[in-house]
Amino acid sequence: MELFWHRRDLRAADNVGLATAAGAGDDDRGPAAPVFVFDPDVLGHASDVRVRRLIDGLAALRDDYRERGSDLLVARGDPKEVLPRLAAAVGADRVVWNRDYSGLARERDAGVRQALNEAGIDREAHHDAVLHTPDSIRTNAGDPYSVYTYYWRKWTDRETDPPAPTPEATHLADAATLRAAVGSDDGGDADARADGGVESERVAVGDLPSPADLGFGEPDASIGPAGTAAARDRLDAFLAEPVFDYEAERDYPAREATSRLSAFLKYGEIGIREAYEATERALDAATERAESGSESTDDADDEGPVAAVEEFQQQLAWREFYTQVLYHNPAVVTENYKTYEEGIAWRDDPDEIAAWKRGETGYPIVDAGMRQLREEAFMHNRVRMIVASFLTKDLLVDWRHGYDHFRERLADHDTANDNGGWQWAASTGTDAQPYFRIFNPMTQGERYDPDAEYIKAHVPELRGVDADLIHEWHELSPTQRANAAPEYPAPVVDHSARREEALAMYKRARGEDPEE
Ligand SMILES: Cc1cc2nc3c(=O)[nH]c(=O)nc-3n(C[C@H](O)[C@H](O)[C@H](O)COP(=O)(O)OP(=O)(O)OC[C@H]3O[C@@H](n4cnc5c(N)ncnc54)[C@H](O)[C@@H]3O)c2cc1C
Repeated sequence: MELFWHRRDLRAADNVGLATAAGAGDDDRGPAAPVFVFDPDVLGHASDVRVRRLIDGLAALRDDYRERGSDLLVARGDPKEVLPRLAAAVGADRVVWNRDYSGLARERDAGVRQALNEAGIDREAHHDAVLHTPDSIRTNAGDPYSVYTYYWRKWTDRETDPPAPTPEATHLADAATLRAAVGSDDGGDADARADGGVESERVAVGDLPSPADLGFGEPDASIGPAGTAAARDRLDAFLAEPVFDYEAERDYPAREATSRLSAFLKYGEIGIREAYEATERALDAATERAESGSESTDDADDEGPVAAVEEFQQQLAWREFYTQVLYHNPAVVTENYKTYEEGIAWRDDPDEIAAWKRGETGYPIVDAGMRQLREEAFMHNRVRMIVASFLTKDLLVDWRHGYDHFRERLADHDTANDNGGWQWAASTGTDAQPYFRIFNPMTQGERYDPDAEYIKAHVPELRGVDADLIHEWHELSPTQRANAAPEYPAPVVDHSARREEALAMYKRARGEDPEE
């Protein structure tokens, strides 16, 4: 028997560690007993949204196991203490997991390795979360990449592994064995008192705690479906058609032209090899379309669908790029990636931060994004960039405030991607745009939401207002605003003035004279 410890890989399919523990291709291994541990340290960094999303993902995983005659062990406590005892209780001689590349996770895993060593239990960690491991793509000089474009070229040229096989039912510990091992013969919640001595830790077979049991509330946001089946449905639907227009459409938030796979990828409900293989099939289909399109139109350059699928693959590569940035620079969670000689003198006005969080800045596209976040625990990528630029370069607020807010509210919060996105927007990260480039929230709104459909969907006060007026909101007189939408606020700041202040702030941070 082997214990497989699920963390950010809530799936049975295309799971490298699980497939290995269950004995794929090796008759001397398996069966695997799957476990998830609610770790108080990890919960200390969680939020209502993410706890709900996690529990939903675990419920789907548990149901997948039940369909295979197995079940999910659910424990609570410090993994260093829980895992050795649980391994003994189920008679496992090895504990297997997939690597998590963040600094905190690596510290935790080092502790677990030591505890298992001391208990004389074997352990094994696999690469699973990314197609290409953080160490495998380096510059010719052997350094990690800090510029995405070069990283992508190497990333896309590399061979990829096929999806890992889904374990057969016979390679998983059966539910009755699990119940007997942890002293629960009714399949329900149980304080395990098994011989292995999991006494003080609560271990259940398949029974999941509620958010309240873990000290969290139900989120206000409506969170989408969870689990592998839902992830596959979403991926299939996206690759069947929308992906071929992805490049042209992805920046328009009202068009819902992106995959919305981020939370599934964050919780590992779909394997990256499986997802990538599906994009390769879409690439073949796109090539066929391009060829037949150019035959019928005499347009030999009709590569739109191919470029669109590649553009989508590039986003999957961004995810891996930021994973390797975090892996090689764990301090970026709290520190700027890029050094500013003098430090940045952020402004951090509490009232302006509060207006941004509430979606009441008087900049319609910013407010729509912040309200989408509150309602759906999600925000469109283009709008994430706009609201992040607005916070850091219009309100002159430290990106860490924005990161913390996103961390609390996003269902797809991923330390590497969230941090990468914020530091990119704040010009403190990798690939930082030159510090003098600042998003203009009005022109962004006009360009990417010309009919204000997205804005009106999230800002009810503006529903009856003409799109032209919405995009000119900052230029309207108080009377015009009062006539058009009396409930909607005036701009909290003047973008042009703040743009100048931002330029000066960054110049000072670089040790330059703002007057020059
Ligand atoms: C300030 C800021 C914060 C962000 N925080 C997060 C976060 O916490 N979690 C998160 O997954 N993404 C984050 N992103 C990246 C991006 O906005 C989301 O991944 C994307 O909007 C999710 O929607 P989708 O699944 O429809 O994306 P699609 O466009 O369909 O892309 C497919 C997948 O590629 C990955 N991806 C796409 N864009 C990026 C990117 N710029 N960086 C890294 N990976 C990317 C995601 O896994 C995504 O699901 C952030 C971006 C910014 C600017």
